Amino acid sequence: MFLDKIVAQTLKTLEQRKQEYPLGTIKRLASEQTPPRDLLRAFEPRTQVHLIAEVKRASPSKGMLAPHIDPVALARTYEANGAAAISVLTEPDFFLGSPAYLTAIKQAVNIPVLRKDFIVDEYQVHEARAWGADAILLICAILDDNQLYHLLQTAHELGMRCLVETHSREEAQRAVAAGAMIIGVNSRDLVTFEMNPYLIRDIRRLIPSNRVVIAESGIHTTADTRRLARYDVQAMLVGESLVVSDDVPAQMHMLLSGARQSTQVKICGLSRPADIDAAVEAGADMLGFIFHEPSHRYVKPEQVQGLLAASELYQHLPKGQTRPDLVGVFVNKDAAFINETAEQAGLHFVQLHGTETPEFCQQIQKPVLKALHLRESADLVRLRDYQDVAWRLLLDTPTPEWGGTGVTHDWELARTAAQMERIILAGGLTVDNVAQAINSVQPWGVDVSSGVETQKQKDPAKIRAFIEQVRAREN
Ligand SMILES: O=C(O)c1ccccc1N[C@@H]1O[C@H](COP(=O)(O)O)[C@@H](O)[C@H]1O
Repeated sequence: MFLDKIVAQTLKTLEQRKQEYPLGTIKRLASEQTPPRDLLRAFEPRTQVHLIAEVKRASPSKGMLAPHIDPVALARTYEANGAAAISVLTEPDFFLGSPAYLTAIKQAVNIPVLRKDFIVDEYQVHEARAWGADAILLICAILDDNQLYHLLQTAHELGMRCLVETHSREEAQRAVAAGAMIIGVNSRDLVTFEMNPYLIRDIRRLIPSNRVVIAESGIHTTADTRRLARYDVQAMLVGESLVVSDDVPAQMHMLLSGARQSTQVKICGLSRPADIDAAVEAGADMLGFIFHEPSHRYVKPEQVQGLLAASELYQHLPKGQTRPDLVGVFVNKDAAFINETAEQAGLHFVQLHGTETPEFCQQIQKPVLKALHLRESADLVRLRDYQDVAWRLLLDTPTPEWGGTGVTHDWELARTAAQMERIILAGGLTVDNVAQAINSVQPWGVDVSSGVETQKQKDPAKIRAFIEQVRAREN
């Protein structure tokens, strides 16, 4: 197995270095370094996705990536274009990394520099500090609980932060229990090298909100980074897509703006496989299903998986695309029913569209999208009530039917709300007004149902045109 091989090789070369530079010498060199830069502070504000840009020449999964890069010039480019921190591979045999790169980069930039390597021994922690590292990577998969705890403590005693990398729910729980403040979720399986872009969505909720979450691997496009913004990660660690790029600043700009500036799109009220196909093909971020019986868009919870199974494109995604998240819409239902339905239908988010209280939201096991029906500025205080219990707030036009009416929201009011919270704007959006709505309100996302229908059925051409309108203003 790859990991066993690399750890064995690491231990072999480590023995040679220990002979050459005894621990005492390394500790003295470490003590002569200037104090470490704080990696944790690099991820502020925490509501924004930051970038850890990696200097990597090769990798076991991809082979040679950029063997001839100038590590220092690349690191300077990263810093100049908004990287929050730089990750430097120091592993020589499998990644063509070098301690010399780390030391030179540390001197060339003013942001935190992380040693990325296979650290299994306390000696390597001191060595990282002696080379100038501000932070180190610790990989859960190659450490038992004692080692993880001990290496974290050693790093902290030297003033360094640790990025603790996980690949499963169990590893994420171990990282949390060990006290890791910066937890990475690597979508690449270190045994098979296969990618699981959905791992971050599964693991995110296990990590308390006082910790920082970093998404790692396979981040190439604005759609990738828009997806990470949905899971509230504080940073993405990107190597390959930067080092192979012909235009590194443009690639960085694209990834950062995808995470920070692009608009999330939810297509709601889907009830036929062909409609799901249209939404997936057009690049919707979220698909909504209505569990409110009076609506003509109502679907039974047990129908959802069948609809998805019958959607050709949801099952066989167009190349490079990931599956949209699934949202269930409920109006004043029991918490037990909502939680059961969320499991049965495989939902990722729960939208509460009635008069559910903040306390009620806390009984819901999936992240909650709380719809608010604001009438006037005095109602804006209600946003604060849900701030800590809802994943996002959705503004829909107040009507007796609760939602899905096609009646346009008061954009002036919505604009003020959007300055207070990350909101999703709904209510009467159409192909013709969505660009104007986004310009005027600046919402985090938009949600549409009636506006992409013809005679009360979803219209694939309108779905496509709606999403095109949203994306066109981002380019
Ligand atoms: O769409 C419905 O039938 C519905 C029923 C009950 C609550 C919410 C509903 N839909 C939500 O309404 C907005 C879309 O509004 P519009 O049709 O685009 O004006 C969206 O949040 C849906 O989730």
